[in-house]
Amino acid sequence: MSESVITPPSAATDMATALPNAPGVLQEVAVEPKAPATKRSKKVKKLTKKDIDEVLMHDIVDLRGHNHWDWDPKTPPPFQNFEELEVTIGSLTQSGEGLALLPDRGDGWVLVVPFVVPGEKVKARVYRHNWGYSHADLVEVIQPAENRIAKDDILCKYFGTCAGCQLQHFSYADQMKFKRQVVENAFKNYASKYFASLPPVDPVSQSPIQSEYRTKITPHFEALNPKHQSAGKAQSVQIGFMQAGKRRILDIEECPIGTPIVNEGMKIMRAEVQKNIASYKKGATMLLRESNPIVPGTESDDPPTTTKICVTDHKATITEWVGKYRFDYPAGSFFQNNNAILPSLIGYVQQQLHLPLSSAGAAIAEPTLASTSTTLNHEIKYLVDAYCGSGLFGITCHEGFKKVLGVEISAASISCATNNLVLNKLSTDTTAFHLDDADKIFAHIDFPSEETALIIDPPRKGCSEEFLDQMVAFLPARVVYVSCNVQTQARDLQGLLDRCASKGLPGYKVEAIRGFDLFPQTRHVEGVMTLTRL
Ligand SMILES: C[S@@+](CC[C@H](N)C(=O)[O-])C[C@H]1O[C@@H](n2cnc3c(N)ncnc32)[C@H](O)[C@@H]1O
Repeated sequence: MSESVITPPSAATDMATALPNAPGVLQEVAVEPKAPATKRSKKVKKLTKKDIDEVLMHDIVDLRGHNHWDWDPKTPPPFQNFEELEVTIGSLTQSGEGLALLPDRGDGWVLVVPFVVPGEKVKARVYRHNWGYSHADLVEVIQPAENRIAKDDILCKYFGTCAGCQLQHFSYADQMKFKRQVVENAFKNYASKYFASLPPVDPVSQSPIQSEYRTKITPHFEALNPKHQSAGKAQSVQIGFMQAGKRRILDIEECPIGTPIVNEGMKIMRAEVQKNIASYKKGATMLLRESNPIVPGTESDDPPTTTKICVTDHKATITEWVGKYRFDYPAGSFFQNNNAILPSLIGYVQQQLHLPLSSAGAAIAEPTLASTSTTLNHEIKYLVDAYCGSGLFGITCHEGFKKVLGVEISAASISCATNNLVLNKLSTDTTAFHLDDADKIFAHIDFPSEETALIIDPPRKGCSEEFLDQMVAFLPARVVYVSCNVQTQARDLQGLLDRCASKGLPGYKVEAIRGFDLFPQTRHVEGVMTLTRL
């Protein structure tokens, strides 16, 4: 047997390519449906280093305590096809799956098992192999952990079969502990050079509601099989979300994390698709999004009366309210999906923007959207909102700034952002949104850097090298970095601090790192990190 050494990546450049596609950091929204696969492949494939999921490998190395494998990758993985094993769950991955170490298989092979709790003894069926680890389905919980939520108390009857939620078998307090650990591990693994000097990661800010919070859901369906159709074979129509661990759609009538109005919409949409299924040549992903338009005739009331509707047309306009602010945007474009937590997320971002530059990091009260007027920091006068979308942060955080400039690459979002300025009666002389690549954001900015705060809220892949280069050339006094991918967020922190160090600049102090639970019952967490220029 040869000894293979797998070194988890630590260099920012390695992670720049590894992270966006890593299976451990899957998209928040379920993937597009693919052709149904009724059977798992029986072929045992040869493994290569390409099979390593970089994020998962950190968890595996932590569980094993080292990264040496005395295992020859040319030999097949140490299992029979679909072997069932009784294992004890040792830890959780950053994606909320369990890891079990098998010391007597393949020099410490690791099984990845979903829907389990550390300490539990479970039966698992192996189905897919990677370098040093295999994925397995959960067959049975033999000895449940004390903190496992009882079956009858689990929110959704499809939990464990549907791929949408991973943590419904955890109490909400345990979900919060898990997510705080995910944030901490991201910085430990991807900002490792600076981890010792970071402040302790704060507890995750909870969502005020843990069910019925998602204002957007995207169920899928597949067309009927034409061969079965012409043979007159009965076929059932599956309309719902992807099954856990399978490329197959699970038929779901209702999603308990969706708001009541999107579930109403789902009922109508399902009936429609079921009635007309024979006319569909291809399957599709449907959009169901909550909108809160003003009831006609009440526009001039203060406040106007709003109603709730479910929108299914990608191009239709959604109206959403965040505290006193109104946002209109196309249904198919990006907007945060948990409206209930936005006041506390925005309130926190406002507070972080206005922390005193000299003695930042003081304990802060529970943030609320309205709390800024008493805490404005007059050292910082300008705000740059990079990746501004339809203007959420630029608009809700504009108070106390002389000028606000947002930049966004989507033309549709920029025209909404500009329209949202008007809807919220903000002056276009002091707040503006420009269509541009965030990589060039500082080319057009003449704000003094020592009086400028920057909000960064990029897509999951994080900031580009070019973005970080120009940021270091400008050096904003305060940075608040919001991210739905804490691994790329931590990687970018290390990239930023490395760049400062290589130029002999004092760099930034990290004031605070905190998760926000925008996605209860799922593995996802939104990270917010505050930096002050030294
Ligand atoms: C996570 S969303 C945040 C949007 C907004 N901050 C919000 O909370 O509604 C990321 C946004 O970045 C935009 N984006 C992606 N790549 C970009 C780039 N290179 N330059 C500017 N904007 C970009 C996307 O269109 C999207 O609107």
